[in-house]
Amino acid sequence: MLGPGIIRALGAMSGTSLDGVDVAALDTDGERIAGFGPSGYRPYEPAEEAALRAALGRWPGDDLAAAEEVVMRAHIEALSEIEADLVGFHGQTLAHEPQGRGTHQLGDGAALAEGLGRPVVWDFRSADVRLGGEGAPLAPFYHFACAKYIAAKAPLGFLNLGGVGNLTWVDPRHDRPEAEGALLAFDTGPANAPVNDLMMARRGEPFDRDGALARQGRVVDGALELFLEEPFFYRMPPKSLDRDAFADMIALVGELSDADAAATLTAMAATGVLKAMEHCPSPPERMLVTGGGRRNPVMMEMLRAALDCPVEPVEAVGLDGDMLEAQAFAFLAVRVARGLPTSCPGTTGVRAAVSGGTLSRPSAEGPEAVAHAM
Ligand SMILES: Nc1ncnc2c1ncn2[C@@H]1O[C@H](COP(=O)(O)OP(=O)(O)OP(=O)(O)O)[C@@H](O)[C@H]1O
Ligand SMILES: CC(=O)N[C@H]1[C@@H]2OC[C@@H](O2)[C@@H](O)[C@@H]1O[C@H](C)C(=O)O
Repeated sequence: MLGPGIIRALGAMSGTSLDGVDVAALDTDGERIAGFGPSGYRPYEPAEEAALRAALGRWPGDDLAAAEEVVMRAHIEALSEIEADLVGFHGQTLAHEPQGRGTHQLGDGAALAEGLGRPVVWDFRSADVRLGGEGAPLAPFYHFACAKYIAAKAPLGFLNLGGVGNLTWVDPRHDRPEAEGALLAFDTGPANAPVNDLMMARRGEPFDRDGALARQGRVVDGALELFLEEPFFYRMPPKSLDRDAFADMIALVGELSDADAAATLTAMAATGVLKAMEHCPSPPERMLVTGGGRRNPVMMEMLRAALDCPVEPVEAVGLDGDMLEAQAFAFLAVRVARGLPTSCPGTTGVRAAVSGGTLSRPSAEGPEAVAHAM
């Protein structure tokens, strides 16, 4: 039995790496973590990944039928495996220009609610962008709950190393995540995406497993210095990136051997995080790393060499670094259903704290379904 106010929510995240859908259940009232439920992973088949890749950079109104069919099928399959009262559906980011055309996550949450027969919260990023925010990152409110869950007493960092990197500086001495000074969050720069692109272009492989190629190479300082000339690093946070914002950086390593190019791109991910530290209000006592990059020992060694604090995978504090983002969208779904904010000026630069997301209920269930689930 779930305790009063606590419900079981199921979050789904399809990340920028386009490898598959992570789903994870969380018992929460949208304020604290009461427990972790089952999780699952539904990989994209190569043809599905190709359909998604072909849709990158597209906006609503474009012909996205093939990609949307992939997103919907994969999510229905992954989400119907696990029981829950409420679903948080991120969708697949295809394009992200918060100060331009907006942000676009592919997938229809209303159709998903019908397909699953459960209430679904979705379109988490648009309201934030409409109110002047970056629309990303959104995991920080969950990172705040994680910091409370592990009983952290001093500021610490959560670093997600996905296709793109994002950092959340958390001061757990505050009561609420939207309190001024509780959170500062922003994207750090490219993380795995350029390494993956290099591996695919040069070796026909999806990623540099265990950093094996980077380990054989040498970091080329000249390329690293050119990379650091990117204006992004000198912009004040909050700030966010599109997956391919740095796609031309591959050109910076174009003349290098495969191994030197891999080592240099891996070092660029770590250097982006080092630059990010300059923006933190105070030095974090530790850096807890989530996302696939924590499995790359070369990237982790470079981070440890660059940062002044311990750098550990989130497993060091009993969290699941593969599922943290899926859990985050379960958590945020409950916050949306309760009208609690999901972003604030410190996390996305939005003008004021906002509850971003749309709640869609299956028609058969009636309007009181979510209230009942609470
Ligand atoms: N053993 C490993 N060695 C090296 N790199 C790894 C390893 N395992 C995973 N990765 C890297 O992590 C990536 C996947 O990371 P993750 O699942 O966090 O990305 P994502 O959730 O799609 O991204 P984002 O958070 O940007 O949306 C892989 O594409 C690969 O680059
Ligand atoms: C627009 C978008 O989908 N951004 C993702 C992406 O992947 C990592 C980084 O860039 C982060 O900003 C965000 O995802 C995480 C889950 C977030 O919103 O916290």
